[in-house]
Order: sequence, then C-alpha cells, then structure tokens
Amino acid sequence: MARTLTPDICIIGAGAAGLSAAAAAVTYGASVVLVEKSRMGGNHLHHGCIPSKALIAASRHAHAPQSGPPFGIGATQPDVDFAAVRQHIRDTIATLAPNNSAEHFTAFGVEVIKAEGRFADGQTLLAGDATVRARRFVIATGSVPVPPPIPGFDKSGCLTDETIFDLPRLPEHLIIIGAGARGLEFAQAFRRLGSQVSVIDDANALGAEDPEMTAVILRQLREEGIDIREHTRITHLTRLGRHGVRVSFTTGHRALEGSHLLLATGRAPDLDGLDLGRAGIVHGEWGLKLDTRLRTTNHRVYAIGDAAGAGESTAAARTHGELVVRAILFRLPLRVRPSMVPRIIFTDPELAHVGLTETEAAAKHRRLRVLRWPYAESDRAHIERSTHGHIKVVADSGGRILGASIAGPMAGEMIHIWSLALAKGLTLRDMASYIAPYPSLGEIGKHAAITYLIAAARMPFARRLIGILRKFG
Ligand SMILES: Cc1cc2nc3c(=O)[nH]c(=O)nc-3n(C[C@H](O)[C@H](O)[C@H](O)COP(=O)(O)OP(=O)(O)OC[C@H]3O[C@@H](n4cnc5c(N)ncnc54)[C@H](O)[C@@H]3O)c2cc1C
Ligand SMILES: NC(=O)c1ccc[n+]([C@@H]2O[C@H](COP(=O)([O-])OP(=O)(O)OC[C@H]3O[C@@H](n4cnc5c(N)ncnc54)[C@H](O)[C@@H]3O)[C@@H](O)[C@H]2O)c1
Repeated sequence: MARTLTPDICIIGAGAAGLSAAAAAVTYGASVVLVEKSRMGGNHLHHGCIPSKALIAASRHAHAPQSGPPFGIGATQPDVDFAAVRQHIRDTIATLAPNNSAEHFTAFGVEVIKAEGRFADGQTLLAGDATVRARRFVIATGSVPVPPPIPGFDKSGCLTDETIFDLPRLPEHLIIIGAGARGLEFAQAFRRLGSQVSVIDDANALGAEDPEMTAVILRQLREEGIDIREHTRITHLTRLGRHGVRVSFTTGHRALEGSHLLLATGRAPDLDGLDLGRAGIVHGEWGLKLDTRLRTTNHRVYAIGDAAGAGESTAAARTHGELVVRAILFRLPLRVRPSMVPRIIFTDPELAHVGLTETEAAAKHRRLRVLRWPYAESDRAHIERSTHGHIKVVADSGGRILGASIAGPMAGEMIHIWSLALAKGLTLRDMASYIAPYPSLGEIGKHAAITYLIAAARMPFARRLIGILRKFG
C-alpha cells in the first residue's frame, strides 16, 4: 500500500556511510528513513574492507610457515584449501552482518525501506511503495568500478570487487590492472595463497603515497615474486577460454597470458538511477558538485562516503556520516578535513599514513622538520626478525606535528597515536614525553620525536645553561 513518510532525515544507501549517519541521527532523537536497494552493509561489508581483509588474514597464515626457519621452526609448504578460504570470508561477513541488518536498525527506531531510491523532485524521494518527503536527504550510495578505456575490455571477462570473492578455485595466474591499494592488497594475498600474480599500472604503483614509504612495500612484494609493471600501457585485452586473458602492450613488450583478470583501477560515485536532475542536483562524469559542507547544489541534499567522491575509505565514510548529521540537526558548520582521516594499505608490511605528506606540507610551510626512525633500531623488531621499514614524521619549525607515515609491520596499529596527536594539535615534545611500553614497535615513533629534542639539547643556549648551573655545585 502506498504511504508517505516525513522524517527529519532520509538516507539513501546503507553502507558504512549511511549506517553511521543513521546511527548518529537516531541517537540524537531524529526521525530517520534509510533506503537500501541491495544488501544492508553495502560494499564495505560484502565486497570491500571486510572480505578483502578476511582474505588477507587467510593469506598471512599461508605465508607464516615460510618465515619459521630463523626461529628454529621448519618451513613447510602451505596446504591451501581455497574453498575453505572462501568459507572463512563468508563466515566473517555472516558474523558481522547482524550489526548492519535492517532488524538491528529498526530496533533503534530507523525506518528501513528495502528498495531503490530515486528523486521525484527537490524534496521528494520515491522508494518502493513509499513517498519520502524529508527535511534533509543524504546520498550515501557508494561507488562502482570504472571500466578502463582499453580495447577488448568489455569481452575480457574481467573480475571486479563484486565477483572476485566468489571464485570457486584459486587462479593459476592472476593479472591485476591497477597497482593502487586494492590491486596490491589482492596481489599479495593471492600470491601467498599460491597464485602467480602480475600487476600492471600505467603510472607509479601506489602513486598517491610518498615514494620513500612505498619503496618499502614494493620491495617486499617483488621479493615475494609478484611481477609489478609500472608505467606500462595495455593496448588490448583478448579473452582466452572461460576466464583466461591475453594482455597486449605497446610495441617492444611481449604479451602476457593469465588465467584470470582483475580490475583495480579505481572506483567512481554510484549515482545512476537516482534521477538527480529532477532534484536540481548538478553532477558530471567526475561525480557530484559539492560545497565544503558536503551539500549538493540542492542545499537540502548532502552526499557522504564514496558517493561524495574523494578519499574512499570506511574511516572517511563513517566520519562523514557523523559530521553530516551534526551539521543537519544543529545547523553547525561542517568542516571536513580529509587529511585527518588515517589510511592504511594492508599489505605485509603495512603502509599507514595520517595528516600531510612531506610534499603536501612543503607546499604549505616554509620550514619543516622531517624526522625518521628505523624498525632496525627497535628491540622488538629484532625479537620478531621484522626489521624492514621506518617511521617518518613531518612537523613545522616549532615542532607541531603535520603528518606521520609508517611503512613496516603493524603500521596500521601504530598510526593511532599519531592520528590522536594530529587531532589534538600535539607537538614532537608531547610525543617524546610519554612512557612507551617495552618492548613494543610503537617505541619507534617516540624515538623519532626524541631526535627533535636531541637537536634542541645540542643548541648553544642549552650548553650555556648547563655550564651556569654547574657552578652552583
Ligand atoms: C576491495 C576493497 C577493499 C577495501 N578496503 C578498505 C580498507 O581496508 N579500509 C577502508 O577504510 N576502506 C576500504 N575500502 C573502501 C571502503 O569499502 C569504502 O570506502 C566504503 O565501503 C564506502 O562506504 P559507503 O557507505 O560510501 O558505500 P558502500 O559501502 O558501497 O554503500 C553504499 C550502499 O548504497 C546502496 N545504494 C546505491 N544506490 C542506491 C539507491 N539508488 N537506492 C538505495 N540504495 C542504494 C548500495 O546498494 C550500497 O549498499 C575498500 C574497498 C574495496 C573495493
Ligand atoms: N586499505 C584501504 O584503506 C583501502 C584498500 C583498498 C581500497 N581503498 C580505497 O579505495 C579506493 C580505490 O582503490 P584503488 O586501488 O582501486 O584505486 P586507486 O585510485 O588508489 O588506484 C588505481 C590504480 O590504477 C591505475 N590505473 C588506472 N587506470 C589504469 C589503466 N587503464 N591501466 C593501468 N593502470 C591503471 C592508477 O594509476 C592507480 O595506480 C582508493 O581511494 C583507496 O584508498 C582503501
């Protein structure tokens, strides 16, 4: 039966962004309608972070026996049961699904509509049998893979995030197009499970990150036998049999044949089917036109998460969700600072970053302090025999922290404290002043900060002061 709903907020899309907005809004007592056309939890739960990190966790176990000999543990070849790996991924999703479910959110007072949402006009959304006239709308529809303009791509049978986790068998030779975070995480996971893996990028691998830090990651991936080809242009894709593919390159490079092809060239906001024009919302191939408050050209409608375009990550999506609700309910100015969202690339070793990179900081500050400390100076790293990598901290000339990057084991866990430091405007002096547990990898961050104080201790003024005090006995 047709019905009309008039909530404070209508959220379109129940992924990481939409669910965090819905949870925040009902917590503040707002009335909320949440519209989801497919599965609750979105890409995040079904095709993104959760299944990919579950795959990586399995691959880590496959790799572990090979690092045993230096500890006196014999190396063994992993016996990989790929069907069981797939089941582990499905079990992980199933375990986490209840917290994302319609029942869970309905119990908190959210009206969940399982249907595709599309705008009828600037104040009305149609979803199934419901007409929703909300005070404000939030587009949280996520992103979709973008097919590259490579001849033969349409017929190449290329796998995407949506299909890779359903593979019945381990690929013999997986060719990945795109050496970004996604491409390289998949590359190492499949390599460790036993596939031959080639990754092709037409630019630098992990090109958005600091090359000094990515060098640590790329070295390890290449040592594990992953064939990473940078600045390599694909000219044609030809399907061979059911899944197989031949990848042709510009003259002078031999074609590459693989059993499977995976697309990892980036994603774009999923805006199809929303009828944005009817709501007066301007968008183009590049996505939505948004102001600094995440408002579309229709000021009743906001966009968050991957749908908003920049910095695709669950951490960004969740932050958007919470901020946008406060902006709507309290009419507060919303300030999105993308650099404050930490990002982690879950390869082994990991690459974690928060704040400005050295290049970004140099564009904003005339004088910088750049401090480094290697894992090789950490007792714990030697205990674990994992000494490759380092931390790099960028601060202004007064010691205020502007950014931190860590390439090495457990980098993703170690970036937390630097994220807090940035959020609270802490200085290197602050980061040198706490007591670090021993032996822990996190100590490398404290040591990097101490190098700043050592430079200050060597200043002539400090020496003179010590000299004067010495005279008093
Ligand atoms: C393989 C992979 C690994 C990743 N790993 C990480 C990671 O380790 N860490 C990290 O932070 N990020 C990671 N990401 C990125 C992260 O998954 C996304 O940034 C996050 O899911 C974005 O959340 P979202 O809510 O914006 O979109 P989604 O989670 O995609 O949710 C969007 C929802 O909107 C629904 N929808 C779309 N259109 C409509 C409509 N018209 N009506 C109703 N519903 C609609 C969709 O069905 C979907 O459920 C990864 C991504 C991929 C692909
Ligand atoms: N751990 C994480 O937080 C995590 C993990 C996976 C993805 N993500 C996020 O999801 C988003 C998408 O990730 P991604 O890795 O797909 O995108 P990306 O934009 O980071 O990388 C895509 C890569 O594909 C290359 N490329 C593009 N077109 C190409 C072509 N025709 N031929 C060869 N190479 C081509 C680009 O040069 C780039 O290196 C990113 O914003 C990423 O941060 C985050």
